Amino acid sequence: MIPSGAPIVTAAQMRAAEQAVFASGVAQDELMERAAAAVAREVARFAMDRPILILAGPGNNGGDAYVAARLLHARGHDVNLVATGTPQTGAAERMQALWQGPTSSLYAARPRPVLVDGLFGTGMTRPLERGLAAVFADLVKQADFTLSIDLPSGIDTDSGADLGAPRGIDVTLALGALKPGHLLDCGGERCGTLLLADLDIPIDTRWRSVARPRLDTPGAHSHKYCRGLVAVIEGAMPGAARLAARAAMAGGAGYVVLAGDRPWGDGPDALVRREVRSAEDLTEFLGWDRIDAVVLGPGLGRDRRAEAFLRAAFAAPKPLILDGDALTLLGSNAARWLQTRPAPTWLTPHWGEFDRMFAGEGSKIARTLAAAAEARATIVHKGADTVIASPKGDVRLLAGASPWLSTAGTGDVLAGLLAAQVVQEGKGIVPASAAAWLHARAAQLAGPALIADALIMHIPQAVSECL
Ligand SMILES: NC(=O)C1=CN([C@@H]2O[C@H](COP(=O)(O)OP(=O)(O)OC[C@H]3O[C@@H](n4cnc5c(N)ncnc54)[C@H](OP(=O)(O)O)[C@@H]3O)[C@@H](O)[C@H]2O)[C@@H](O)CC1
Ligand SMILES: [K+]
Repeated sequence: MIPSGAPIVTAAQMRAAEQAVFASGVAQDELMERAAAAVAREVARFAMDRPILILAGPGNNGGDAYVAARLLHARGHDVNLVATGTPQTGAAERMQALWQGPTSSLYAARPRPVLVDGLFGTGMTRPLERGLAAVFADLVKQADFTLSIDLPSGIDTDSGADLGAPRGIDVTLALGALKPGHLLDCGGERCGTLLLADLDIPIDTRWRSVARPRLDTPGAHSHKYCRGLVAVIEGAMPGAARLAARAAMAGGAGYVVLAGDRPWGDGPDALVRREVRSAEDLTEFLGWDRIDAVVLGPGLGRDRRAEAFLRAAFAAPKPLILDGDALTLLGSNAARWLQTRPAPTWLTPHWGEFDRMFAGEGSKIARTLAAAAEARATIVHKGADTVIASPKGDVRLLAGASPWLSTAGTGDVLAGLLAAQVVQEGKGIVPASAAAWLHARAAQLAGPALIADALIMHIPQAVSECL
């Protein structure tokens, strides 16, 4: 579970936001008391009357831990504390001095039913030392409930990379804002349930977690064309385009046309067929002014005909959603080509497709943002963690989607859903974020061992939850 639409900042941005609060006259100890009060509240809620063990590291994450220990002890909880070293910050040192309860060293620590992890937060700079990681993992294993303060110790704040964090953490209480590490890479699977404490720190960011979209019910006088017309282009594997077309229909598009050289193929009767045999046919078809968005790529193939179709779609002044083979065909020329498009473009690559199109270094967010700016396209970089970035610098992150989505055809469904949102919701990151949410929710509703067709059946239910 992830807070919906929550702000996301890097470690450096969080530090800058905290500094601004200090500059406005709030003392560091006061902010730490605020953070620890939120920690103590959550721990008390989950601990009931069970004994608590609190791990305190050398930085301000440890400072939070000392204060939380004091507050919980004062409320009558049975608290033991483990200090892993001498406090390295003034605030942590002052908070340690105020803690009067039982304290032991790490290696003398005895497991207790409730564990609070205040070892490291946004200041982690390297992997956990091996002995510490082993003891920490063992304490988590033997606890009935573990809460991490701000981040699980052993997760990199900005990338979510594994720096030795244990498995089995039940709750992570993010302080002030989410960090990329809560959602990306290993972070997405190590945090457990993610909660967010509002510390009254003003956060200025264009990065957020994907939120449940608000969708409109068609008006009383709506008709099929005003709800948007999606054209899906068929290729070598027609099933893929059919999945995208059916997903666009289920996602609320008013009219969906499947264009290809099989004018009477399988599919629902409501799906309109249009014969398109050559790139010239396609150019003529895309000149139809009723078309609001085009999907190209699912099952397209990679032959010369596919390339010619790609050129024709590129030249048409229509919003374009590119997936699968279209992305492979673009390859390393993607950015140069995309810059020339006369209308907005959305790309939905998985990591392999993304790597073939864009170079670059850094976290998944940094790379996706750079690629979106360079290509002037909105990019839905799919995976266990999905990063959506717009050329304007907006980012939406989605984590925790069903692992059963890793099956053929689910990407085609996302492309179709995205087209349906583009024709209804408009520009940039908004339809992309809505499509990602609906896709993840449909997968949740479809349950284990889903197939792409089943995913489509659950889209209407997901849509109904957004009305
Ligand atoms: N600023 C504020 O007022 C507020 C901050 N808040 C809290 O502060 C947290 C951030 O605090 P922080 O910056 O002190 O970093 P933190 O994660 O505690 O640790 C840094 C220390 O660990 C050390 N170290 C790093 N990696 C290590 C490793 N693998 N193994 C061993 N040592 C390692 C590192 O040493 P160094 O890298 O310098 O050698 C340094 O000594 C934040 O997450 C939130 O909980 C809230 O209270 C709100 C108010
Ligand atoms: K922590």
